[in-house]
Amino acid sequence: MAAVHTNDDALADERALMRQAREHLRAMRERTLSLNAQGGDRVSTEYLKASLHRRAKALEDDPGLPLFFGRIDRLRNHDDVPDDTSSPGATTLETFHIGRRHVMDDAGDPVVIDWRADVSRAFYQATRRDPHQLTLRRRFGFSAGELTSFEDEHLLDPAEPDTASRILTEEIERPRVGPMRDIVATIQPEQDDVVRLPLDRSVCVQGAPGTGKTAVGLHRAAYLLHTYRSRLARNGVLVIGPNRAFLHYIAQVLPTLGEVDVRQMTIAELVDGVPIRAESEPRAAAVKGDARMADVIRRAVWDHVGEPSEALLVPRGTRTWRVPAHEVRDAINSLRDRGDGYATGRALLPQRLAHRILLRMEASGDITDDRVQSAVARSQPTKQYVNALWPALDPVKLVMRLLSDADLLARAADGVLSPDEQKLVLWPRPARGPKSAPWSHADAVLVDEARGVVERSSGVGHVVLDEAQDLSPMELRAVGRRAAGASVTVLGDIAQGTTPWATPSWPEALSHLSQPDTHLEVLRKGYRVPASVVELAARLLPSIAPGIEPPEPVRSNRGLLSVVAAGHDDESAAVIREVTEREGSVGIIAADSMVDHLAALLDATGIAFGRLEDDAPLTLVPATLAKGLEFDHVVIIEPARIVAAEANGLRRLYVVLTRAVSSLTVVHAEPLPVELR
Ligand SMILES: Nc1ncnc2c1ncn2[C@@H]1O[C@H](COP(=O)(O)OP(=O)(O)OP(=O)(O)O)[C@@H](O)[C@H]1O
Repeated sequence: MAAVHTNDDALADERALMRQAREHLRAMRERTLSLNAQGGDRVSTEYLKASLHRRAKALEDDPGLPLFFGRIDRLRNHDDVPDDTSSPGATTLETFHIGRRHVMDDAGDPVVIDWRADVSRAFYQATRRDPHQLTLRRRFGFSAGELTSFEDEHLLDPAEPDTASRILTEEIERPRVGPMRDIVATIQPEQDDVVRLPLDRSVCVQGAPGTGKTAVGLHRAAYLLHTYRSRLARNGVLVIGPNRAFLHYIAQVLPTLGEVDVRQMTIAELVDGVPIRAESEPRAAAVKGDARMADVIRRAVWDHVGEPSEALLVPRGTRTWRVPAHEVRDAINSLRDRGDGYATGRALLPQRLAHRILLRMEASGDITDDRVQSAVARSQPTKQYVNALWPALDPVKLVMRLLSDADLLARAADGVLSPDEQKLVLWPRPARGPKSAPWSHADAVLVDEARGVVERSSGVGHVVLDEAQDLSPMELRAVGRRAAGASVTVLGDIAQGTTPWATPSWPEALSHLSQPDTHLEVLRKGYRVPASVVELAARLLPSIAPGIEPPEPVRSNRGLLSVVAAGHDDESAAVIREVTEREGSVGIIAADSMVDHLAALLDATGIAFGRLEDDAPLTLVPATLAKGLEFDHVVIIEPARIVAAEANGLRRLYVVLTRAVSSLTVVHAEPLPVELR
């Protein structure tokens, strides 16, 4: 371990610098608040006010967090600096303190460098083999926002032993209480490589549980917003997570990094075009989520464009102009092939037809211009003709009809879905109207698809998609439409796919996202799960995801693992009570169907607990909501029930087993699943 210094003059100097930095940050904020938002008009004044408010918010100091967590001293070669008057070949040192945000003094000189700046990269990437010209990397230990220690590495000193960072080890082993926190002080080189990829690079990160995928995705969002602020100003970054409890858990990370403007959504919120009133039965949901449904929807939409059998006739003055049916067909085909969407094609058709009339007018010697073409396009005969041939379409009503009407569905799905699959897709009874229809989430995804065929959806600058392995092909398409022309960060673990439609491979998922050029990165080092728990969970891997490796634990202790056979509730309660006395957060995880029973048991035995989003020290968690979360101590009640509850129950158990940071206690009365015995 590198030596950790706690009490010397150097630490006093660094503390003094921290105090100064806090003063400078306060001054920066005051300057921002004193600015008078005066735009040219009311709208721009409001816009300016909002942006000043945002900036002031980003400059708020959190006394619980240190303003810098690291320092680098770097050789500066004077030959590289133009106008440098120092002697040729001379080198001096330059020092940078690295923190969550940029802080500058009154003269505008940097006091703290933002971790996302280029200069900071060396802090994360330098090694003895590739020291990035660093003579020193200093990591600070801190408590409640105050520096308590530091640890130095002299990367150019061959005599210094290459030892592990104790500050990093302590950070990884620090108890987890409450929501997720940022890892900005200890991002590891393999993680930093992903975080700092340029905006135009899409990346897919496969990583075993606890390898830092979520943390990397959030830091990447913050990095991109900082580095490409103006390019992302309009469309921003969207983070998509599996459920609200998960989003609540990660919500604190971006604000601590100074980023307050990132949208965070579940996939259900992304496709919120219809009121959800029902849940599709899993087999139906699987068909509705299948990529073939995209063909069915596309056909159903484009089926509305009729076959022109009569010519368009437009009377003007004494003459009637005519576009023959075969020319109309050509115009329609060329608009369809443009790929702009049904509504755009429909909007353009009148102009295309009018243009053909214009050509005829010119050929017969008339003097024409654009206004004549527009008048023909807007004329009643043209409008009526186009309306009949290419009608306006409401995506909600279209999907409602498709799910209600067997004949309509059969037309669109012929040769694509089998008759049995078509039966699964249809609602039990035809819907009367869009408001009362029995919409499920899977149906909402179809409406979103139809909307995408009718009108191109507006995009996002970058999408971070977490737990991506669980999305159906149709859900992936919905995300892909938002990311069209932009880049994505896809995060997931094939072994943790629990939905019936979980993705079997990343190349396949990426093809549905329409991001085939995305490159795949694998994160291997596990920062959460201790070795003893990894060894137990890894026994499931040959059955649930052959070829996928477990995480390589970096935690120095092996953690505590106990398997307790508890015949009845009193014994389970006693185990839970014992675990709650340990330091850190506790999660009791059980099959969803057991949660009410356990809540009653905890109430009856006087053990205080909370539900997800309560941020209580002891949380009762249904197995299906455990994904992405972590607790210092996890108690799993009756794993066999978790396995039995769903088709991918063993994968669910793998997710649940890998939530533990320090200890895992498995309590069972029924026999353990064979894989764990
Ligand atoms: N470089 C790091 N330094 C310190 N802690 C880290 C680092 N990387 C990850 N961690 C911590 O490890 C834990 C797991 O991280 P995270 O939840 O991002 O992993 P994950 O790969 O998304 O896991 P899962 O697949 O189980 O959801 C978190 O507590 C995170 O803060």
